[in-house]
Amino acid sequence: MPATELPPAETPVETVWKIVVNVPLWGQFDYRPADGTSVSPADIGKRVRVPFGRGGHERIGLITAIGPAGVEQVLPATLLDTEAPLLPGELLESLVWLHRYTVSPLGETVWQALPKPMRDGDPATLEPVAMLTTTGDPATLRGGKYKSALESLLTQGVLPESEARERHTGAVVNELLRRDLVRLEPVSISERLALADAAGRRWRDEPEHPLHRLQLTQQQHDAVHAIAADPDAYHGWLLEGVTGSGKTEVYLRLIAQTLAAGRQALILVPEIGLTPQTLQRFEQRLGVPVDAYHSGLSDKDRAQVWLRARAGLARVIVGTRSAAFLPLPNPGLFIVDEEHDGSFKQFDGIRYNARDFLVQRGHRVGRPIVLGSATPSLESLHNAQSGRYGLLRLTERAHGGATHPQMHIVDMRGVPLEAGLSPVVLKAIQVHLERGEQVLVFRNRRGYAPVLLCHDCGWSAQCQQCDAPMTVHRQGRRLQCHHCGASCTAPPACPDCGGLALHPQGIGTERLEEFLSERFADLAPVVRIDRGSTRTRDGLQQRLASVGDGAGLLIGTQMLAKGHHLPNLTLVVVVGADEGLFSTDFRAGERLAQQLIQVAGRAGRADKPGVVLIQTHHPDHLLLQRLLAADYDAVAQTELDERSKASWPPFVALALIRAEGRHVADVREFLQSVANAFGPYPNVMVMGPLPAPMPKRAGYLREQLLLQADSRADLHFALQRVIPTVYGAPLARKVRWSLDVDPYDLY
Ligand SMILES: Nc1ncnc2c1ncn2[C@@H]1O[C@H](COP(=O)(O)OP(=O)(O)OP(=O)(O)O)[C@@H](O)[C@H]1O
Ligand SMILES: [Zn+2]
Repeated sequence: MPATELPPAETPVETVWKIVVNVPLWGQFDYRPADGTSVSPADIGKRVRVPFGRGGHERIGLITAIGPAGVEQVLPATLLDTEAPLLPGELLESLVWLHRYTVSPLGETVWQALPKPMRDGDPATLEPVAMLTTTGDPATLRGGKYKSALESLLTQGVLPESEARERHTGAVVNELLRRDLVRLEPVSISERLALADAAGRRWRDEPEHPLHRLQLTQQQHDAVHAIAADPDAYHGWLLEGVTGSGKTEVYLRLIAQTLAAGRQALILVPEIGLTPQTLQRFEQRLGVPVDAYHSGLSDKDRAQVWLRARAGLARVIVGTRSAAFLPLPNPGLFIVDEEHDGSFKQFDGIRYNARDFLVQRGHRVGRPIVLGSATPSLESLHNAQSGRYGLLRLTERAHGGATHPQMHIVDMRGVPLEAGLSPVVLKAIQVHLERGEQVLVFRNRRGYAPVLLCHDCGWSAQCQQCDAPMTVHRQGRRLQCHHCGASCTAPPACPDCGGLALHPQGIGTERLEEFLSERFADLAPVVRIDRGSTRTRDGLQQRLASVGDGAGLLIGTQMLAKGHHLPNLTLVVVVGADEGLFSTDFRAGERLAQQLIQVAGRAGRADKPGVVLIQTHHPDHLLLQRLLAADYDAVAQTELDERSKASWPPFVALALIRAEGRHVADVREFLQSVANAFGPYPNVMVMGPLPAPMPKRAGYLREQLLLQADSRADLHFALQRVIPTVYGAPLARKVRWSLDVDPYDLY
């Protein structure tokens, strides 16, 4: 045999970095250290700078594993994190789980978890911290704002500079610095950890600590006791407590115990629940700094909270959905408040459920997780019934004297209405306002009216880009599509028949505001709260504050439906509940019941009893009757039975593949090819391709494929084999598509 045909000598396969980047591609990529050093398991979780793709453009990557090279030509990469990995092991492992569960590329999954500056390759360094000097003399200070800034710094010990500037304004901080009362100097991490530990133990040692001011009720006490019994092991708890039953107080006690053990507590709250009021309550009662993590922060501030959590410095973090991705070296407790809330589910990108992800993390690290709600999701109730979660109940309102609100149905049939309100309701509003109390009119439709209709020919204003009517705004002067954002001036005459009889149809919050301010302005301030009137968290707070403690009339969407504690609110009126009664969505009943009970829960939270009036054309509807007769549990149980019979979650596993494009044929062809790929998996039922419930949106034509299986394992088995091939499929390039495992709705 000629020498050239000899098999090549066994060269050992090179061990390389397995790297992911933020691209919609399946798989990991091989790189070797540019400086010629060898790879090490300690590199996992570190970021690198890599040449990527055809142009060899530089990108940031993250090392997720090391292993034998799978390609011949391994390109060099440069380490960005030269010390500790950016992503600690537990979080990375949890993200790998999430990538498998959502069947999404690992790179995109990892990137979803990072704050923007970390995605862009910024160094993972904590900013300097403002610290008090002991030399300055507070007595020389004039002006309340300096004093209160100094006092708050004194109680907190140390405060990150950016946070000090945000809370007390840059000018105040500069002045304190100038007078040498505050010094900006780096405090070592170990010093800061020691300070946090000391603060965490204070409540146990100080009888005067704010946490001791409330005596827990027996039910609260039992709940705390059960959850705290084993702080070193995973246990899932469903805390089902009626509105105003003091769930937050239970959380606070558990968080305090977690702090005393020197551990971190992470609390997820719904998007609209994270108000300055909530944060203040946590800080005041716990007596330690509380970090907030939400989309209202600047990228830089978000990154700093993320890094503080990663360093173990942030001990209590209250955050919205994305806070589920905070690295926690020393976790002690996870809490998801209002666990049923839809905002924990991400609707684009990686469609994860933050609640379920946290349960997974609790499991991995062996720590308790508490899911709290007055109206638990059917999934969680089912888990409690099947023994996966422990169930704890708070059945009474905690505040002495507060009772459950009285619910009544107001039959609207054949009754003259003004702005959609019946005489009974208008009378009740008047009575409560005259008593100097507050009233909430709940209508989950912002704008003036949902439709603009021509009374002569029946024409109505439709969005050009969507299969949806335009919502009327500003007393009928503007039209706006709530799906794609398109907006225009309302036509002066009907575009079809030229008639002038254009009438706004139906009732939105703006129209309620117009009518109610005219009727009741002399009795009380009338304030509307919805996304149109109130864009920021602070704005919401200000508008609520503008009502004061006396008589007041609030008109609001679901922004007001939960989380707020208005002691003088005694009447809640629900307008337009009927729309939820006949929806085809499998979750509609559950959602309506949750919404009604949550909004009803705003009434009578202090000493005065609360009344709830639900206007309806269907007073005999079973769901409403059950809500009146019994509690949420009864409604939930019937809904669960129906879901079981009709094969809906949580009794089956669902996944939805959505696709949209400019041409419906492309969309259909793509989805058909995906449907065919499920052929070898008979345990997965494939429904579609079918037009989406809204077949056209923002100019795109939308179809979908619904996948259903009795067993989650079967569904995942098939998805994990089919979906990676879809990423490489040519047909996929002509459409925008996404996979949603456990879809929240089928839209
Ligand atoms: N043990 C207690 N004794 C007296 N008052 C209490 C007690 N626990 C809680 N409260 C008070 O009861 C009110 C409601 O408590 P909290 O906000 O914790 O309830 P919640 O269950 O979280 O309510 P929701 O789910 O409706 O938002 C608060 O004003 C709180 O201070
Ligand atoms: Zn539109």
